[in-house]
Amino acid sequence: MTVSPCRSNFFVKHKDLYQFLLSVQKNCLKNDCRQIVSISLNIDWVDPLVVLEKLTQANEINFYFENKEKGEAIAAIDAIAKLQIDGQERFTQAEYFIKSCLKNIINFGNDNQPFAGSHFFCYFSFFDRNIQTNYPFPSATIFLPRWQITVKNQHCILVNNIIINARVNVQKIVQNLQNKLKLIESLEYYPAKFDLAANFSKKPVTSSTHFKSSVVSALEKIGSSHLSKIVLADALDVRSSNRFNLFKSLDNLRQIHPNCYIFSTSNGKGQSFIGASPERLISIHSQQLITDALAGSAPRGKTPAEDAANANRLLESEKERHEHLLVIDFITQRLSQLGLLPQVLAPRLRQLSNIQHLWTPISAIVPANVHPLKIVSQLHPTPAVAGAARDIACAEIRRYESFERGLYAAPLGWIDSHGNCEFIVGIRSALIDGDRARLYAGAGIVAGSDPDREFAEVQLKLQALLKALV
Ligand SMILES: C=C(O[C@H]1C=CC=C(C(=O)O)[C@@H]1O)C(=O)O
Repeated sequence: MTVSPCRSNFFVKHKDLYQFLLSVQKNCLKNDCRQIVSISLNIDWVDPLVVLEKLTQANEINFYFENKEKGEAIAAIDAIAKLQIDGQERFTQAEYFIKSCLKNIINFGNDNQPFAGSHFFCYFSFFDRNIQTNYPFPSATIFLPRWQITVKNQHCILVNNIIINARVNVQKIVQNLQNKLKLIESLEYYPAKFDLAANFSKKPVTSSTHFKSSVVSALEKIGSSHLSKIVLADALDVRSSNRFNLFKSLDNLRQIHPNCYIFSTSNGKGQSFIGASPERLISIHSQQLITDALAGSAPRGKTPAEDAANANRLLESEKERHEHLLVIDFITQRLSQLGLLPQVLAPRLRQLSNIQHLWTPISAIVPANVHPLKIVSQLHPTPAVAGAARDIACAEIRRYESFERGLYAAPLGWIDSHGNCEFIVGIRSALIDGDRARLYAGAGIVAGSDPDREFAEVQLKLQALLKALV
């Protein structure tokens, strides 16, 4: 058992912060307004997942995001400002909400470092309205967290966002931050305890026959209409004799899928959405955008020779390349419509623990007047998760799939105050509710697809997720 010391510079800044908050409050009194203060502090290394586990309350909304390859992990806990909406205008309204919050934020502390200052956490559902009336997440959620803990290359930063108005007790706010720091400092890091083995039962939401006959029917449409690709998803219901342990599942996911984005978000009402996705929708750093065209799949081989043979077959398959090209074409078209000049980088393979994909990164410079959410709304859903032509594919998805996609295959990520952001596509994901979980994965269907193989591909993706949950 090791205890991580937390030598933050807080105690040095304590008086400065107190004076600063008092001056903000004075201003609020004078102008009859309220102000958000974003306090950033360097602290010693902690594991944001452990902080999330120990600090989050069941009735608080939270968000977790980790990319082991990039040495990044973020936990966002509780909200001081939140927008939850449905409908077609969700991206525009989200952009407006972030912009109006930002007008009201002032920073205190090391706000020039990566992941200092205010960050907004956002997640959307696949469709702009969920048909299932009791689906536990709205079609857009954007929030500014009360607490944000980030690790970037072993460097750790704590952000505390607070609201100052004429009535708040500034002394109490400073004390609360001090207590939180002490708590984080005292967290114990130990290997996950061995839980008593739970029993699980699985029940496919769609029967294999139904899934395959949907593929056959979609192939007929592809041959005769304006549809050239559709991504059909399958869902698997799992019931456990114990409640699912979100933190254990996230820990498993990051061990099993070190080169994926691990994510989770909880709605503060008992439900969480979690997964391990290989697909980045967009990342923007200092106006440099990167997006992934990711489509076309093959299993990993059991031996290096088998693996290489599978990879070669994937790279040379006309059908897989066509499926992949539709995504590249769509992304480049959409970015061009926004006035960007997309550069298609060299195609490559994205090799995960159980599956490999055709992968083409696409880059562009983002003009300062184009908000990240404009790009997200322009790109989502790409043909990697919907199909082509997109609107026809989306209407057909509603017809073929018997379950609500909800947050599956939709954008989730963060945006900072400088327009930097990272959004991924929430594929290979699960909705967890106590002792129940619904797992989701899909596959792209194009001319030449084989129903048995597409079904096997989806099961392969579901199994990788299941392994982490049970
Ligand atoms: C829609 C999913 O995967 C997409 C991403 C990569 C490869 C895909 C494919 O080869 O079918 C899918 O387009 C999913 O895993 O749920």
